[in-house]
Amino acid sequence: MIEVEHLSKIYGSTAAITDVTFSVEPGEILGFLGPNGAGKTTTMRILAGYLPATNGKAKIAGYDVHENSLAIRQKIGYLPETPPLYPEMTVEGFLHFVARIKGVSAGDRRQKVEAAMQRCNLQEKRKVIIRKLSKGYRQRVGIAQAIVHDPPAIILDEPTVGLDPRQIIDVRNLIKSLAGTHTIILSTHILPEVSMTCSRVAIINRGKVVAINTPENLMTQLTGGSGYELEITGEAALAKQVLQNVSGVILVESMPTSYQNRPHLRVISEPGTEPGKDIAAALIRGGFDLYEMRRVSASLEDVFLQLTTEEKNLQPETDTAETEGENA
Ligand SMILES: Nc1ncnc2c1ncn2[C@@H]1O[C@H](COP(=O)(O)OP(=O)(O)OP(=O)(O)O)[C@@H](O)[C@H]1O
Repeated sequence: MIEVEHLSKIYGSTAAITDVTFSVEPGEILGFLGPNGAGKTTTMRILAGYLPATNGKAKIAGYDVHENSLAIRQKIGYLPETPPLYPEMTVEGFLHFVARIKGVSAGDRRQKVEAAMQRCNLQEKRKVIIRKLSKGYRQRVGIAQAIVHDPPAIILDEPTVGLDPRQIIDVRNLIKSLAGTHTIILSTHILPEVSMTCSRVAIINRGKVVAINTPENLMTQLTGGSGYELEITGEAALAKQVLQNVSGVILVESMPTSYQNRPHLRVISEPGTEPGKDIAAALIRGGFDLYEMRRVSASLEDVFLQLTTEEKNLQPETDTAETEGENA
């Protein structure tokens, strides 16, 4: 449904995105996850037909987003970071207006606007002037305007930014309810958002896609799904240096200090390694006291941190070689 091939965008001397390639299957929700400035908005705007790419191609529902930008606007729903709302219109009036400019026929408009309001839980607010709505309701109107013409593909740029926790849950549930019947790309810098809402995740960092997979596979492929939490005494920064040199350790991060104010660290190990004994030995040798050491499962956060701080790429999965000889 969405195919992106070798997309690049250069602003003056800044490469905002470089060689971005991915595809999204019909009915899927793909999370586009990256830190600030990673290139999410640039990619979303190119896909929505609002920004030409410097190189590469993107197609949605078979249409090239650049060559057929008018057709694309009917085939997609787009929610930019700041929803394009007319504050003096009522919710219903605005959605009728958007439906008209998106090419919905006069005969279908009432039904489409009703369906979008129902989906976004806006019926009670239909007569309210948009300016008077809370931020959460305005975001729902933003999503309603993106789906009012019932497009097969929806592009949502940071749809939950600035919402309170209750509103975030509502908007995420709304997005999830659109999966299956719509193909969705959702950009975000919030990790729980992708694990809660998306079937696959593309992690983008400094303009490049550094990993793309299901949240579960990202965790197991990259980290083997395991690590350790440590409570120690001494300088956390020094302990981190010591631990980084232990064979099998790929990431060490600081956690909030324990209630006794002792440094608390999380260590992620390479898949298939068990460096627990070496971690303990290295700490003791380094003069640190080890108060607690627990095995923990890796989280998507670990994957994200690793990919966006060290820029390690995922190796393609290999199902041969490594066990050769073991069964002999
Ligand atoms: N119009 C522009 N002119 C020059 N540089 C730009 C422009 N728009 C974006 N950039 C640069 O391109 C890079 C990617 O920006 P982009 O807005 O796509 O990132 P993002 O992942 O959406 O970030 P955020 O989460 O902060 O919105 C950044 O380095 C940014 O400074």
